[in-house]
Amino acid sequence: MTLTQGNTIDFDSARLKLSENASTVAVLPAQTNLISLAAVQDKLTQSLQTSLELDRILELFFQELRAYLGLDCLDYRLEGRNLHHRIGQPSLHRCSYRMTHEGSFLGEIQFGRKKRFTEAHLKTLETLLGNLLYPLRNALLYREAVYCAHNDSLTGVGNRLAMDRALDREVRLSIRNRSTLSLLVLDIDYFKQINDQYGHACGDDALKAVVNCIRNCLRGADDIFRMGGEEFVILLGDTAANEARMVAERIRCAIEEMQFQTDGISIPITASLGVATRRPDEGIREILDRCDKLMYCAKRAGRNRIAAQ
Ligand SMILES: Nc1nc2c(ncn2[C@@H]2O[C@H](COP(=O)(O)OP(=O)(O)OP(=O)(O)O)[C@@H](O)[C@H]2O)c(=O)[nH]1
Repeated sequence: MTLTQGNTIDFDSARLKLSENASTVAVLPAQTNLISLAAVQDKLTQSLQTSLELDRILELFFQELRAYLGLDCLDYRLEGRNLHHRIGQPSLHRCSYRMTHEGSFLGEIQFGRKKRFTEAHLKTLETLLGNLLYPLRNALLYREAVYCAHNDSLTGVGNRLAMDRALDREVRLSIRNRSTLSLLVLDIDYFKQINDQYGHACGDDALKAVVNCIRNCLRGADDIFRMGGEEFVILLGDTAANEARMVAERIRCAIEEMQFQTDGISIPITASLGVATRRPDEGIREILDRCDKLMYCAKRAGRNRIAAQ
């Protein structure tokens, strides 16, 4: 029979709260080696200071606990942030903890091992979880800070900084591997009218809808960035000119056919796109400028179209 015990650790009150159906924690048995537990805690304190990366923190924590408690698996989840890390193989006996700190939920962590957990094991585990608290919280804050630094808060796509970095990387890759690299610059047509007629909030929703629409037209590896306002850049790695034109046309059609509604009113949305494929002598700025100019060509030619070169 699989044993799963669920506990809640409220780090704020520095005590353990066991959920209703969990058994109470036993006092540490006399034979438990307190010195080695303290040594493990010291080691954890030192090693967990060495990184701010969540996966590294969990890996380091697991390595210590595996050696000390014979664990086979650590499974960490944070719903809502779409985080899930599993280290090791799932095991028959499991215990899990929901961790909170200062009112913030820090995720659920589950441990597995072949042998059942004794009360002494659980007590030790819970003591060691105390060492994970601040490194885990810092890793989550760091992750959030990195995300905010690179993503547009409205649409969730990469921002300008992320775009510059990705373009730099892709141009280098394209030179090194002699692969083709294509770029799309997309600008929504007459976007100001949507804002003016239906309000800024509706404009925001339209931007999100357009991003979803673009996403549905792309492969997972392709990147979308918001340059600012209602202008987006789409990076198509390893993509030749004719394929890039096809992708651009697919996106243009999908946006035109998108059923965007506000308060039951259907609002037609179209976009103009520039399509450029990197030439051998072109750096990041050159290809981006050329693609931007092509997008303006599409605007001047009547909008809701693509211009490629
Ligand atoms: N709702 C909303 N509007 C934005 C945002 N960023 C920029 N805008 C608006 O986007 C509009 C852009 O207008 P214009 O540059 O005149 O372009 P346009 O109306 O799309 O016209 P063309 O590009 O020439 O087809 C402006 O009204 C900006 O205020 C945003 O984050 N949310």
